[in-house]
Amino acid sequence: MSQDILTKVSEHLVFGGKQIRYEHSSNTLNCKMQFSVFLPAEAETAKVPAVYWLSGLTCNDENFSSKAGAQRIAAELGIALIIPDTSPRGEGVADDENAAYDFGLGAGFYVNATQAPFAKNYQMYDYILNELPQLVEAQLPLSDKRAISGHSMGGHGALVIGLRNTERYSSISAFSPICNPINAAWGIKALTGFLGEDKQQWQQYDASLLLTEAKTLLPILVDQGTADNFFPDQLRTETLITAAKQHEQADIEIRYQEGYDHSYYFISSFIESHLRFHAKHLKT
Ligand SMILES: N[C@@H](CCC(=O)N[C@@H](CS)C(=O)NCC(=O)O)C(=O)O
Repeated sequence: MSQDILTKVSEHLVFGGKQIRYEHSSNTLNCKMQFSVFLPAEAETAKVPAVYWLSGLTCNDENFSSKAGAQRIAAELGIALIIPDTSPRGEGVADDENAAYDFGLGAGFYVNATQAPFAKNYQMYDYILNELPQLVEAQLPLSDKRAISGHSMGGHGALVIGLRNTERYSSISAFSPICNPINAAWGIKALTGFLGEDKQQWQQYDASLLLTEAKTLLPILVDQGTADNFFPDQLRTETLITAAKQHEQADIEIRYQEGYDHSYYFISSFIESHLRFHAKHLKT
C-alpha cells in the first residue's frame, strides 16, 4: 500500500480559497482514508500554516467542513485547515460489537490501540501526529507551522496530542473536550476496548493528568457550553481547570459559555475566536 499518493475526491471554491477532499491509503491505519483541507488564496503563492481539526463522536471530515463556518475566517487569516476522519474506515476494520456510536467506527479516540482486533487499524494517535502532517506538508503548500484543535472526543485528541508533543504545535484549543477520560463513561469504554484493563496504559491519553505533569506547555484555549448535555459527567471540565491552576505561569484559558450546548451551533459561534487565537501563535 503506497501512502504517498493523494487522490482528489472533490474541490469547491469558498471565500477565495479551496475546500478539497482527498483520499489516500494509510500505512498507519492499514486502510483507505478520506480527509478534507481548506487552502486559503495565499496558498497559491506561498506555504501557509495549518490548524488541524479533530472531530467528535459519529463525525467524519464533513461535519466540521460544512457546519462550523470556519473557512471565512481561515481565508482572512491565511491559514489552512486540515480535517481528518475520526477513525479508520472500510471493510475489514473492526467496530463495536453492537455498532455503538461511542466506540469503534467514527470513534477512534485518537489513541494507538494495543488490543485485538483493533490494533491492526486503530492507530489514530500516530496518524494525526505523524502520517497526516508528513503527507500534507510534502504534497500541499503548507509550512511546518501547526496548531491543533477539536471538539469533544476531538478536543480530547487535540489536548492529548498537543500536550505530549509541544515541539510540533504552536497552540492548542478545544470545544467541549473530554478532559478526564479515565474517569468518564465514554473514556472508560474506549480505553478498555483499545488499550485493555491496565489503567496505567490509559494515563498517557488523559488531558488532565498530562497537564498536571507537563514540563513545557503551549498556549491553550478551551470553550465549554453550560447547556451541553454531556457536561459535566462525560467531559469533566473541572478536572482540567484544577490541573491548569497548578501551572500558574501557564497560558491557559478555559471559558464557560452560558447557555451553549454540545452542537456545531456552539462551535460556529466561537470558531472565529479560536482561529484568531491560533493565528496569533502560528504567525509569531
Ligand atoms: N449520537 C450521540 C451523540 C453524538 C454527538 O453529539 N456527536 C457530536 C460530537 S461528540 C457531533 O459533533 N455530532 C455530529 C454533528 O453534530 O454534526 C447521541 O445522540 O447521544
